[in-house]
Amino acid sequence: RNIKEKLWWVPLIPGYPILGNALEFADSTKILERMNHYVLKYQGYCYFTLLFRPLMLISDAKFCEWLLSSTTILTKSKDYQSLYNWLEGGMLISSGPEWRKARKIVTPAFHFAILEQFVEVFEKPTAILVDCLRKQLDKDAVNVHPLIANYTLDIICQTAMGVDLKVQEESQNDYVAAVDAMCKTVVERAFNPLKSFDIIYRLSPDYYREMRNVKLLHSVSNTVIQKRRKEMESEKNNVESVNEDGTKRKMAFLDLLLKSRDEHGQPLSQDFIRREVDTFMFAGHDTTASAISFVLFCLANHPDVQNQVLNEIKEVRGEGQKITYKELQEMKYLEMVIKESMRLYPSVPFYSRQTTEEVLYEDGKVIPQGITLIISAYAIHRNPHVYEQPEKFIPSRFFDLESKPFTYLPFSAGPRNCIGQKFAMLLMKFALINMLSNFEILPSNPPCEMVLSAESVLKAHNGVNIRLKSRT
Ligand code: HEM
Repeated sequence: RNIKEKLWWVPLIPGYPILGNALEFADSTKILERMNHYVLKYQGYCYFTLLFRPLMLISDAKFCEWLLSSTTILTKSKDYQSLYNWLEGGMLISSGPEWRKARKIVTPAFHFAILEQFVEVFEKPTAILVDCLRKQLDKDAVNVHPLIANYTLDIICQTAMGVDLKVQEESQNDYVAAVDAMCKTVVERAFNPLKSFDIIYRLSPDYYREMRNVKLLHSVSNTVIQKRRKEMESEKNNVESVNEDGTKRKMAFLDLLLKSRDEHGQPLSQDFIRREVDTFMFAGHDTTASAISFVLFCLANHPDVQNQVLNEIKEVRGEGQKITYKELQEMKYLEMVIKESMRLYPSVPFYSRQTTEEVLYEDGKVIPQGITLIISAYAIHRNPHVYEQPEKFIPSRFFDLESKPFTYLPFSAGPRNCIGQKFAMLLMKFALINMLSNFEILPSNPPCEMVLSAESVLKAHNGVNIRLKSRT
């Protein structure tokens, strides 16, 4: 009752005794529409309960600005804890001084001068992706998401750790299987009330499977880190760092972390580095794969937009050379296409914070301790009061969007925004230019309505189906 009294100013979504609204939010293919419905009905914010747990749902731009800009409400909600065994105190889920330290150390690794080097690293895995897609030519329907997910995992392995796991080439890889299983575990634990209780979960066979996967993931990361540490020590003696095929090795995030020093001038610990490298693996690959897949779906259904992107590619790119960082920066229309696709299909459809003490929002309006604050980027992006014809794919609306802050949040905003967003944009552009130069993207035959599913990352329950035709 205390919470109800304090939240007098927030509309309550009616629910059942004890269960609250658990049944309404149990189906991952219905969550987004429910959230959308409620934030529209209650105009920007409301709250509900899941088995006594109070959650506030937010889409109001002013409220989002207050929350995301806050330098005190920085703690992630308890849902993120299902990642703890794998990522431990990694930047995505940690809070307080631990998070602050990680964010400060890792930020320089995303400097544009570093990102510029990655463009060359993107080349080989992208050529392999194009080969994989070529095998799918002229099929009536190809679910591109799994192929793109293998591709982004290859890219993240190479840029985060500097290793080539050949995810796209080898059908069976224990590391990849473990990453996949971990991503599924996170979702199951977030949505299945039985699995979300630690005590019950720890007695289940799922827990033992998770522990086996975590052991494997940690041991691969640790081996790579140790190997690279030794190589870097030998480089000090002027030994050139080369890959197995003789090409010069590019800097990976890992190299930067190995070279970094903490505030006392000491090298970072093995555990610290492993946690951040593992965090990139989780936060970077599925999000980017989902975003690229949805852009392809939008392009398949909007041939006019696809042609405009092709024209831009012809204008910006020189004949037959490798794509450069500068050219990627110049692809402004493609950037609007990606942004518009991420408006309709934000890879992280909602994210949340937890109040660790009572906080004052506005005069007389407090938020009690222990409330989960959910920001629904999906609902914000489809608000008809903000976007005209919100369900329509119109890339040109991004010409003048700057005027409406906190109404476009695919990468979140404020101090805990996505640290990888520039990297992600660069990779998405690179991948799409290569795909569009090789293939015409068409709707599947027969055309397929996507059933969106809010897993930890936005997915299409029935796949992202398109058709590919060769341009060459
Ligand atoms: C299209 C691709 C991506 C999207 C849509 C995306 C979206 C997001 C969002 C919404 C958050 C905030 C999550 C929250 O508050 O819970 C976030 C955080 C984060 N992202 Fe991304 N992300 C993408 C790609 C990447 C990549 C490629 C990397 C790394 C290489 C990355 C690393 C991170 C990290 C480390 C955080 C935590 C930052 C912090 O808490 O300080 N992301 N991302």
